[in-house]
Amino acid sequence: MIEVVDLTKSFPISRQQRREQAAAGPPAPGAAPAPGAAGASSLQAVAGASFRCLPGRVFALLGPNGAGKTTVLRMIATLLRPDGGRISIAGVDALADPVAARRRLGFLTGSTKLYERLTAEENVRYAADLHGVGAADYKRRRDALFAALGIDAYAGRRAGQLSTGMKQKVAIARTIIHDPEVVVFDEATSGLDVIAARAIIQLIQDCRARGKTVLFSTHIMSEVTMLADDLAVVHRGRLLAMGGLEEVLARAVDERGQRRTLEDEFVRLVDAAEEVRT
Ligand SMILES: Nc1ncnc2c1ncn2[C@@H]1O[C@H](COP(=O)(O)OP(=O)(O)OP(=O)(O)O)[C@@H](O)[C@H]1O
Repeated sequence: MIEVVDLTKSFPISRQQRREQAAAGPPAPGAAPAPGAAGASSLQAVAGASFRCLPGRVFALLGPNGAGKTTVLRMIATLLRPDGGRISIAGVDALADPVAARRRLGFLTGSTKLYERLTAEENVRYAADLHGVGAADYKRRRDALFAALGIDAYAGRRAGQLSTGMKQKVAIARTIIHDPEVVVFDEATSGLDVIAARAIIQLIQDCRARGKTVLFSTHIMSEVTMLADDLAVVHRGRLLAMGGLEEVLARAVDERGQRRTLEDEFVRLVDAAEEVRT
């Protein structure tokens, strides 16, 4: 289980960000200066996020570019310290004991680099060793993962010689070789072709079937409808809607009583939040 309570994170604004905001113009007359608006010295990337991801379920964090998804996931993965709030990973307080939390967690992000001079297999083996995985467990998990992801064909090739999709699959195997209870994917399928993306989607479904807690971020609606049991819509660091996928869709009804698609509901929520700002 992942439990996040009232998580907040601000970043100091860089000169470049200031220039971009100045170019975007001042806030509407009478409006409170938005976090990160021209004149503000920091940008609130995450503003009081609370949610819970349960074992055997897949939770999607859905939001547009810059919504704060990666920042939330990096805090959960103990790579970034929040300004406030609490994070529990499989019962471990991630802020008080990040090492114990990390043992129970696998985190995959697009920017996770492989060791290019090591082979695919050596990259995965190295991660297993770091996590103290024994030889028998390693062999069993390695065989299952390499077969599921189709890595066997290039297991002996150096990572530097692999395509983006191949690298991503090796990175996934490396992320979950220690069989963590909680798996967090930050836009795991971005930049992949349909076949590579499918293998990853299948793997997420397998994780759920094995009782893992899965959290993933995306801006692809079809991934949410295909995979998610629960979702939260995030925009400018705030959660605009949250609940079971069916529950959120059941609430998404237009003026004529017709059900909206997830995409229409997403756009409506984001537009409504923008109107409140101006
Ligand atoms: N290290 C940092 N320093 C300054 N600002 C940052 C930093 N990391 C993120 N931000 C800002 O915080 C906000 C949220 O960024 P984040 O990467 O979490 O969004 P995201 O939802 O993952 O976006 P995307 O879908 O584009 O990856 C953005 O405005 C971003 O510019």
